[in-house]
Amino acid sequence: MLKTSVLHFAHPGQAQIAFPEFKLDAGEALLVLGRSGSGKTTLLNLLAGLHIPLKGEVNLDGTSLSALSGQEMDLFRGKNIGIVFQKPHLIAALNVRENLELAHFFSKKKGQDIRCLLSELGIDSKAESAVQTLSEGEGQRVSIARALANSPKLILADEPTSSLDDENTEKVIHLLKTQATKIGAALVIVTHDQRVRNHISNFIEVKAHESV
Ligand SMILES: Nc1ncnc2c1ncn2[C@@H]1O[C@H](COP(=O)(O)OP(=O)(O)OP(=O)(O)O)[C@@H](O)[C@H]1O
Repeated sequence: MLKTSVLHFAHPGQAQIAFPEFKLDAGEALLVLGRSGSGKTTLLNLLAGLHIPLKGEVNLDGTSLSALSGQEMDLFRGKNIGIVFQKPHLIAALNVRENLELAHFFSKKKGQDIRCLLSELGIDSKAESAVQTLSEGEGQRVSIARALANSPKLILADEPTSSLDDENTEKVIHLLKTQATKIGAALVIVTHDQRVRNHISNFIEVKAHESV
């Protein structure tokens, strides 16, 4: 489903970072570990097609991201990649259901049934709630629902549990894993969180010193 060769990238004025190659099947999960500043978020941005590698290639379900134009990449991302951020970036003017409907609208594809998805994530009672009224754990589950709304082939999560208590961390990891299996997506999670490491054994480590 997801395959990368060794990827190289450099931020302006910074040394090049080299990322190890890896391969993930549908439903498989991978942790990206590494010190602060080693390049974990940079790798997620490369996998999301938000950065273009200097060398190397990201291939998602047979499509090489570097072969797509900027506009094609935006469309491809909307259809095939779901991103969960550290803090839920929800639109405050819209309620929970409307935030998820917007994800469908942008992907231009018929996605998962929103009511069913909210129910699976245990937040169906919050469908009409204003997003500001959600607890942190609920907000993170809504942001996962939004990332999954289009049944993406790749789910990317950047420190999704860093602000959650143990109970919500368990729930969020369980949800990400079961949903990835259900929709046949590859799942990549950047984390420092030992609690997440206890649930997913497959990992790669990003090292700033691999700079070339
Ligand atoms: N837009 C940018 N311009 C210049 N340098 C950047 C930019 N974004 C990131 N960097 C640098 O690139 C390196 C990798 O950053 P990145 O955010 O990928 O690290 P990280 O491993 O995700 O860190 P953290 O765990 O602290 O979130 C860091 O040295 C950072 O300062």
